[in-house]
Amino acid sequence: MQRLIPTLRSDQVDLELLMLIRTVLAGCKEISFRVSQGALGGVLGSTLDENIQGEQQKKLDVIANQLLKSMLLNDTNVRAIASEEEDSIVAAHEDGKYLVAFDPLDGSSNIDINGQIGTIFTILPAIKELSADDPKQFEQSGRNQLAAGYVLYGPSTMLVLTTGSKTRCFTLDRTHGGFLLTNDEVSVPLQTQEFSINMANSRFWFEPTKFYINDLLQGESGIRKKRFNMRWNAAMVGDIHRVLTRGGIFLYPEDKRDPAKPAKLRLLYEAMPMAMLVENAGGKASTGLQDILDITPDGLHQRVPVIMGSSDEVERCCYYYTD
Ligand SMILES: O=P(O)(O)OC[C@H]1O[C@](O)(COP(=O)(O)O)[C@@H](O)[C@@H]1O
Ligand SMILES: [Mg+2]
Ligand SMILES: [Mg+2]
Repeated sequence: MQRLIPTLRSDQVDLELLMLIRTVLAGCKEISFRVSQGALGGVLGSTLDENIQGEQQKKLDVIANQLLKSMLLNDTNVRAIASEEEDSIVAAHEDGKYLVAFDPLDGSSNIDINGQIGTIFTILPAIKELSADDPKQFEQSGRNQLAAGYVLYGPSTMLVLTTGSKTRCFTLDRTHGGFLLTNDEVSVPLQTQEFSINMANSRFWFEPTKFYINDLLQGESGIRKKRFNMRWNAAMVGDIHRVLTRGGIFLYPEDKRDPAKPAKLRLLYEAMPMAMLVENAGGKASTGLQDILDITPDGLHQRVPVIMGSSDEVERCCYYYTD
């Protein structure tokens, strides 16, 4: 099985970008080890703090953020980083060519139940005209991403990565500590009979979401004339991994629960990298009204509605929002 670096070399990935991806993955391998140690490694439970977004931080949120942050700040290719767990950006090297944004630990509510969790990251080009500590550097459309990926800490640790062409899967081989290529070209089936949404929010949904999900729930006797099954991992990284593996539609739409936060998922380090992975695997990623990759973030922690997965199904779902 091919190793990660030769695979990326064959894609003519810029050497500095390749080195930076290696740095991100060095952090993820360390997180993977700590996760596998569970209670033995002292990584379970909460801190007494909240992050900038008013969410209680788990110990592992903080540990994962510190690990990635310290490794990335030491990499001279990095100009600045942005993280879910940091209020603002952190400047690194004025000459660095790249910006890195990440969700150090996605699916925090699964940490203490030994469920699926992961790290999501995106790499953007640095903007020379702006200084390294200027957060406006990160205000770039998702189409500018040079690389996007996630590492899923499941029964096995997997890397799903795109550097612009295909979306590929690698599996961490613990015997030698490297990621080995296990799927050279992920391809999301066009159609699906599986949807993924937090049904507990249904009373807060707007009409397009209510109508769409209701049509799926009618099964064989309804307008869709087929039975749909439902899965919800409570970790975007796990839900999107399933969608990439066997198809499906994943939704986290806007709702009326908290008018200050109509959408939940963050554009820069959750929706945008996942959208690139899904599109490069032949799927679609939308807010219902526009492609996620066409949005330029206007803030580091901006939230957006997310509908992504099998392209025929996502297209069909979007009609409910545009009609
Ligand atoms: O609490 P809910 O509605 O199940 O939300 C689950 C969603 O929240 C998230 O866990 C948010 O990510 P964080 O754990 O990084 O805050 C997503 O991964 C997931 O899709
Ligand atoms: Mg997250
Ligand atoms: Mg997180």
